[in-house]
Amino acid sequence: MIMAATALHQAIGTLYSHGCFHQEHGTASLRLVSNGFRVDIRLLRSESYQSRKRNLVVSQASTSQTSVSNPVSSPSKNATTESRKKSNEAALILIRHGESLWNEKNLFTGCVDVPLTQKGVEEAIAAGKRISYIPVDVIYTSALIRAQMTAMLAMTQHRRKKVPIVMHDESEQAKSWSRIHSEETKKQCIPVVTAWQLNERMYGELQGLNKQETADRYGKEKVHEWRRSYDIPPPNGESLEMCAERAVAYFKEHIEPQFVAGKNVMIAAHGNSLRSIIMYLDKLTSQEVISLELSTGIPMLYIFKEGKFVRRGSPAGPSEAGVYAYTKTLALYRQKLDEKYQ
Ligand SMILES: O=C(O)[C@H](O)COP(=O)(O)O
Repeated sequence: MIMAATALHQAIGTLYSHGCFHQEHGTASLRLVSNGFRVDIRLLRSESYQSRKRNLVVSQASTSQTSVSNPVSSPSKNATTESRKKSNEAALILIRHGESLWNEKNLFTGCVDVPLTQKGVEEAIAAGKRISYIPVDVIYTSALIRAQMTAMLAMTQHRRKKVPIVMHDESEQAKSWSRIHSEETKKQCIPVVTAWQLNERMYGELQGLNKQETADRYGKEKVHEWRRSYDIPPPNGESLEMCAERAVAYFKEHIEPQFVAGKNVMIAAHGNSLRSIIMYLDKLTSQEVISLELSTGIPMLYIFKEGKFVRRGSPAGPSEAGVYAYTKTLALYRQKLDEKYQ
């Protein structure tokens, strides 16, 4: 217990001394391993020390070493299969899209398909820089352009320089007309899968309305309830619970098997579809998810290891290097990229 308390104090001290708070929402999260204990922290700037303690989980750290398949070298098909079999670690990057033109105007957007602002473009590029040393084998985006722009712009910054290619499986013809006829070229591509299930929650009759004017008209509390309660939907729209039903089902059915196969995944999606996925990954309760806020263009990193998702960081600092807690495998990946692309 004394060791756990020491780890706890170190962790809180590190959070404050590194200023690890999301500027916009005053939230922070961190996982530290100290003295054989793993400490998870998620807190709001306004939380008291007592409530901070409640958000802490201290558990025995695993000492096992892991490895992911190495996407830098081009191993033979058998070698790839072999290394994936051995692999028990894979990366998951989550990014909420950069600022959209309706974020800028403070309008409820939901499933309306609005592009990024110039600031959103810059946020996506900055996000790409922060994840430029983290392996990506497959990308999932929503069906909405703001998430797709974010994924593509972020990938322009990746050190590995693979080409993200949007998959067109909507019909046999679309599939066949977008076929790549070179195995060599295929190896230099990253498939981008678009799925409506990852779309923003459908905001019903609030879509296109100004958030401030809606609060003035219906009251701040009512609008907050529509925006942040777990199971109360906005008029003719989806509650977070309804959004989670489709987003998490898609994640479990289509994305989770990728980790089991040792693939590293990036998901570019939306405030509420990602909140529901994080609720699932971090096992948040419907009460806890209410205070989870995601800033635009801030990538979060998880590691899938031994069937579990472990949060490794969410950058609030100026660069990825000081923010993500690299595993040995990720550090090795980074070193190989540096050697190869110096
Ligand atoms: O759809 C929207 O308006 C935003 O992307 C998310 O809005 P919220 O923060 O009000 O849920």
